[in-house]
Amino acid sequence: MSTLFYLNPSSSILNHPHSHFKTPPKRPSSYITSGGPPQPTPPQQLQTFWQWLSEEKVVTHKSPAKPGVVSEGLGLVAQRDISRNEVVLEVPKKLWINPESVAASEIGSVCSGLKPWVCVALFLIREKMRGGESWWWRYIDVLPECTDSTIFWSEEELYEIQGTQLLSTTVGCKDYVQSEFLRVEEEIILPNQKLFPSTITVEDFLWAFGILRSRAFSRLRGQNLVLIPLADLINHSSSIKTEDYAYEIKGAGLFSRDLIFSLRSPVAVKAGEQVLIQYDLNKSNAELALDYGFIESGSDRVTYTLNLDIAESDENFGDKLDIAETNGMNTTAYFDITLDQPLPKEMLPYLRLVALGGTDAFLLESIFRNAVWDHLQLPVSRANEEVICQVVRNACKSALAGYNTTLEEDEKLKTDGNLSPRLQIAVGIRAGEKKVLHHIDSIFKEREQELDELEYYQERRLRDLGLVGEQGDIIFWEPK
Ligand SMILES: C[S@@+](CC[C@H](N)C(=O)[O-])C[C@H]1O[C@@H](n2cnc3c(N)ncnc32)[C@H](O)[C@@H]1O
Repeated sequence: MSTLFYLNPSSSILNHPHSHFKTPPKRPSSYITSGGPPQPTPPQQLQTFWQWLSEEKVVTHKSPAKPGVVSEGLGLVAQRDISRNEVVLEVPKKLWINPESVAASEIGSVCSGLKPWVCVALFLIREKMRGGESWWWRYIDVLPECTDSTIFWSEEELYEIQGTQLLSTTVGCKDYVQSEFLRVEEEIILPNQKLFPSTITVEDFLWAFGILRSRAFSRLRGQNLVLIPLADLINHSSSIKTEDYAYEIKGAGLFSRDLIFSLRSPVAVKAGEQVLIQYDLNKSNAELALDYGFIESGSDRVTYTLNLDIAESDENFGDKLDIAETNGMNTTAYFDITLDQPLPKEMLPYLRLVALGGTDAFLLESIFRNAVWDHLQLPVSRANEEVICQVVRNACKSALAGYNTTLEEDEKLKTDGNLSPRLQIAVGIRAGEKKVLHHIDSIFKEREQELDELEYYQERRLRDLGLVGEQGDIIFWEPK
């Protein structure tokens, strides 16, 4: 039965569903660091950065906010009271780092055709290596060496998220960065040693990837990827519930063709307080942990991604695939399930389709093709519904057995407190996933208990034909 479909700890966060977790981390005998937790930036670098921005006429002593050292590393601190929606800073295009500025740079000619993030990463690494010779050094000097994103965790730290989807995604993400690095190394870096005189390693590439993931604004990713110095010092607040109006790209003025990036404060801020925004309301805790290296405590970010497959070995594979595709899905479907929320709308129909077989297989015949998805919205047969419940519950059970700790142990660690930022993320993520798995299991457990009361396809059909009486009894005709 369990070969019909399965649930595994892979996640769709990076559109990299088959990012395999090849070597499960073992508890290392010694502490292997990957650079350790982020270190604070010395105020001197911050001072030099500010001076550079003044020279470039990006800021003045009247600017409403200024970079400062805060509990999240660096941040933007209000210099005076700032009102809601007030512009906090404006950064002209000459200071942006994006594929366009890379194209206009020394390495532009060898970067055409690269993915936006790969070419910006290469640029950033090269400028970092050029040190004081780079026009960008005062910006690069304030960039952190790492964040608390799981891509920077040591083996020992990753051991704390054993069994989680986040671990699988992290490993997949690092595999992806490595494969992009190997390609760019072979095709661009090694053949152009004059442009890239110093050795660039996969760790450098991972650093640049982490910088872009944590600092590029959500709406300015993919093809629009851009790093905006100064604006990228803005930190996230969970209490700001809107992403609206925080930033925009606009013309620099009536007589200018230039563009500027303009950042507004979504809330009123008192002098001396930090200006904060909401990074992305739609990201799960796993995505926040991977991208930025923090999580939130509310339940709306606590998710688990169910990964359902139509097995190629299924004797009805072709028909099922056709039905899935007709309804905007594929052989594999991902369903993000959020704690205490109902199941995603298309999940039960997809599960019923995947499990369809035996005497129910007639629904796969071509005469039903236009109506089958409607039929799958409701229980098809007791056998079909029972399979779904059993397989999902077994999958939840086996996923729960894959963690090193129990939910109770995680909860105790949380209440005892005093966890390092990375351990806090690890415990929060693994506890969250377990809660969602228990939540899914309880939904299907309840369903299992209702199997005798549910109405199935055949009964609905008879009722529609007027062949079921008020009490559910089947009406027979006696031929006259
Ligand atoms: C866009 S940068 C903001 C500037 C950053 N604090 C710095 O020191 O350069 C995003 C990074 O800031 C940190 N950060 C932002 N908001 C945070 C929060 N609410 N809690 C913890 N860390 C936060 C994380 O390290 C994240 O990856």
